[in-house]
Amino acid sequence: MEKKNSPFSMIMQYAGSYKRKYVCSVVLAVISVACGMVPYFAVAKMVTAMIGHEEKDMSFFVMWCAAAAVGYISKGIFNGISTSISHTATYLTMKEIRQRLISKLTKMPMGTILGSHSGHYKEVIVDRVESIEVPLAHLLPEMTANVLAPLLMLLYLFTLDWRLALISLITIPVGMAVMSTTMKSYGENYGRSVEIGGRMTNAIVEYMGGIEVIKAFSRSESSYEKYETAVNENAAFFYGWMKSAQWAMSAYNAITPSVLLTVLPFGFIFYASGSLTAGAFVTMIILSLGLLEPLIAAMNYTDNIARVSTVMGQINEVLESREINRTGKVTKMNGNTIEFRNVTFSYDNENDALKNIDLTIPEGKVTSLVGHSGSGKSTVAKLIAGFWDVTDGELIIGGQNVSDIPLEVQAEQIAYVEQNNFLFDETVMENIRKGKAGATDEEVVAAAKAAGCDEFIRGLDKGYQTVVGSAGGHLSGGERQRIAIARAMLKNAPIVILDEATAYIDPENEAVIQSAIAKLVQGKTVIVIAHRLSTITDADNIIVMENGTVSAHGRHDELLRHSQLYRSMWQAHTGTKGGAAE
Ligand SMILES: Nc1ncnc2c1ncn2[C@@H]1O[C@H](COP(=O)(O)OP(=O)(O)OP(=O)(O)O)[C@@H](O)[C@H]1O
Repeated sequence: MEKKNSPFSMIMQYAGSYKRKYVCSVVLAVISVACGMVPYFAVAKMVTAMIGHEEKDMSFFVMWCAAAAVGYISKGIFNGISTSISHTATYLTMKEIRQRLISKLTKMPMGTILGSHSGHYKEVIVDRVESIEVPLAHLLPEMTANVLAPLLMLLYLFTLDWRLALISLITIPVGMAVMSTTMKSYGENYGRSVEIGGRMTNAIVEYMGGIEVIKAFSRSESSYEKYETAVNENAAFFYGWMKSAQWAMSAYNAITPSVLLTVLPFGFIFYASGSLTAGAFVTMIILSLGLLEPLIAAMNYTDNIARVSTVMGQINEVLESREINRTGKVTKMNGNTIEFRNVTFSYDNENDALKNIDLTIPEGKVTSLVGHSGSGKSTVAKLIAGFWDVTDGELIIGGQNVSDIPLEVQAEQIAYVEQNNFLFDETVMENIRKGKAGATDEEVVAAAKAAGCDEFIRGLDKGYQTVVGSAGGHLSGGERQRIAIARAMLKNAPIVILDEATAYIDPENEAVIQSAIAKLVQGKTVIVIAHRLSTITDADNIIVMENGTVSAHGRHDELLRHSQLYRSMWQAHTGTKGGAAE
């Protein structure tokens, strides 16, 4: 059976070099709690001296008063330093976890990421990691200290009177027995709260993401309803959970600290029977009062352990998920010819999106992929771009099997211009620079000029320094497309994949975009996913896809003669009948 790691051993894997900080913080926290007990000892000493009518001069009392004061002050100072160190270690550990999660996302197949709800990874990386801040920063030092220090005090109590020391602890098991009734289901309830909270996040992410559609189709009410339902579900769950746990928590909080309920009567019996001195009795009363407070504080952290455990489970699920499978043996490719050898690919392990495909995309030529919607064109392009591993068969780029090419080497070879290219909420300059890290401003402007967007960029409020808004929302579709082409131009990768835009086809934009694309693809190995056949009649090679297979390939005029499917698509496109196309 697989060994299940404790939440803390999981965290320590990420804490790495910050472990020493945690150790240091725990040690200081123990000292802090120990200092906090000094005032109790001081009071016990002084009261015992007074009751016992011991001959003590003023200096005795001054000394114990001073010790109590030093105890209080030191407690504060050590606690402050301990908390500060544990917070530093925690933030560094959280940074480490987040960095690993982000870097993991780049190694996972796109299918895994796209197949999840858009809020899922944001939730794990931002919210879940955030939620371990408090447990992590406080739990380790404070829980250890709050358990260790009272144990030491307990030892001392046992040396005074073992019977009363034992009795002083009775309320703990009673309180815990009451509490355990709700703690049993804590892990499960917390897991459910995470699940319901996740649904609420997804509902709001979807609501905000689809706000345009919602408004355009006057669906505000029904969409809001979905969000409202998720919020209500969340509120109802927490209300129910807290309500069911409330009585046990209140009883626990009332019973556990009531140490005098047992110490006073039993202590008196022992005192009356002569087996306990008045001094020891008073000392026991005072010290037992200081004994339970830290223990109760420690127990209050137990719910945090379940929380950390759930969160670490989610984090590990992402970190241990399947990566794109690369041996990374190859560092250099021989040219850019792309070959699919008997490739089969399935998104869901049930239906094959590509079935036993054999095709060659020659270097330095323009190859177009055509076919009806769902025939597999984008899947071919995305396999070339390394978004997924092939399920079966071999994909060869530059004479090398992609499974041997490191993902970043493959990514360097390819510029992918999609229909909806994502623009970051940064300046136009930075958005284009994403094509080539470290490119100078001059290089960026040159790429923009070549892509035909220099003029409109200079016409923007702040020219190249204009921030384009989240996902490029402040720009028109055609403008976003041209910026994406400029980005690809700057990258200057030898393989260019173009998912031809179906939108933005107003003649003016179309002409600019076509001339920008012509410059982008010069001398490159080009794969065009063509939606309008008129744009690809000059292509060197056209591949006709049908239901995940290659139905035919050749030049435009050859296909018109030999491929029934291509001919009918061409007729549909030009609106002609009887094959008299062109
Ligand atoms: N992320 C995905 N998860 C599951 N199935 C998918 C996914 N993407 C595509 N498919 C399925 O794979 C098949 C091929 O899709 P693909 O997107 O490659 O077709 P296409 O020819 O590019 O279509 P279109 O012209 O409409 O973009 C389709 O049946 C589609 O439903």
